Amino acid sequence: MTTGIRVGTRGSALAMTQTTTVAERVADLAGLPYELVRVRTEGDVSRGSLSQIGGTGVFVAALRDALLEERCDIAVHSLKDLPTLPAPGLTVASVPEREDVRDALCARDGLTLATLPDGARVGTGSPRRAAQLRSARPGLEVVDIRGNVDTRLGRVAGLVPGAPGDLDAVVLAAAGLRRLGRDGVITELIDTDVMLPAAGQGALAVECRESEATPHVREALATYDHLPTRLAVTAERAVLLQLEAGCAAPIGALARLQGDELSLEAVVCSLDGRSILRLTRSAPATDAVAAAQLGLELAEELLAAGAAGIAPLNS
Ligand SMILES: NCc1[nH]cc(CCC(=O)O)c1CC(=O)O
Repeated sequence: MTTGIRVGTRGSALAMTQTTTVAERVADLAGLPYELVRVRTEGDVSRGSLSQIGGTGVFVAALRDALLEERCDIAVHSLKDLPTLPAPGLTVASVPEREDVRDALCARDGLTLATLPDGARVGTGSPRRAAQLRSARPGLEVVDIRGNVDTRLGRVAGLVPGAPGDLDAVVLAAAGLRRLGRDGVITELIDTDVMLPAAGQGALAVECRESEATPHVREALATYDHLPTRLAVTAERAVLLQLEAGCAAPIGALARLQGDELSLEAVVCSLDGRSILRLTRSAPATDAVAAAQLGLELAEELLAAGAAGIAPLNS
C-alpha cells in the first residue's frame, strides 16, 4: 500500500490554491503522492462579523483538530490567521518564502488612496486596515465587510460584472489576490509607510504533528522552510505575543532581513486612526530565538510608549 501525504485544507478558493501549491511542492520534495482533505472551519460557516465570532483562530482550529485526529498529515495556514500560541502536539514545520506583504487597494475606475474623493466608501473587516485608512485619509467612510475574496471584490462598483457594487473600494492582502490570479483588480499597492501589514501577512505556515513519523515528509518540510521568512514572521508574531494582542487588534508588524540584520517595524493604532504609535528596532538575528527577542523588545517599547492606552489590545 502506498501512503501518500494527506493535506488538510479549507474549502475557500484562496485556501485551495495555497494548499495545492504547497502540497505539490512538498510531495515533489518527499517523492510521495498527495491527496487533499477538505475541512470545514467555523470561520467559513459563520456569517457573523469576524469580531463577533470572537476568539483567535476560527479558521485554524478545525484544521488543527484534523491533524491531531490523524485525518490529515500536514495542514497549510495563512500565517497571519495562525494564533500566536502553538498547539500542543503540533509544530510549524515549514514557513515557505513569503509573497508580497503589502495591502492592496482595489478601487473603481482606477482610483487610488490619493484620488478617492472625500466621502468615498472603502470596505474592510480589519480594524488594523480601518485605522490606518482613517489616518491616511480622514475623509473616507470605512465600511465593515467580510466574506471571501470574490464576495469582497463584488462589493466594488464595476469591478466584477453583474455584482451590485455598493462601495468605491476594498482593501485586501496583495498576496491573496496574486495567488488567486486576481491581482489585475489592484489599483494601488499601498506603501508600507502608509499601511503596515498584519504580522505574518503574505506568508504561509505548514503544520504537522510533532510525532510525524515519515522521514521523507519531515525532510521535505525542512527543505521547503525559508529562513529569512521564518525569522521575519517570528519577530512580527513575538510583538503580538508580548502585547497579548488578539487577532482583531489594530496592530501591524513587518520585519525585513538585510544581511544578518533584522529590522522590525510595528504600529499600534486607535480605532479612529487619530493616534498612531509606530516604532522600529533592529538587531542581528540569525536564529529564531534572536528574532523573537527583537519582537519582545519592540513590544516592551510600544507598551512603555503607551500602546495599551491607544488601542484595545486584547480584541
Ligand atoms: N484573514 C483572511 C486572510 N488570511 C490571509 C489572507 C491573504 C493572504 C495572506 O496574507 O497570506 C486573507 C485575506 C485578506 O486579508 O485579504
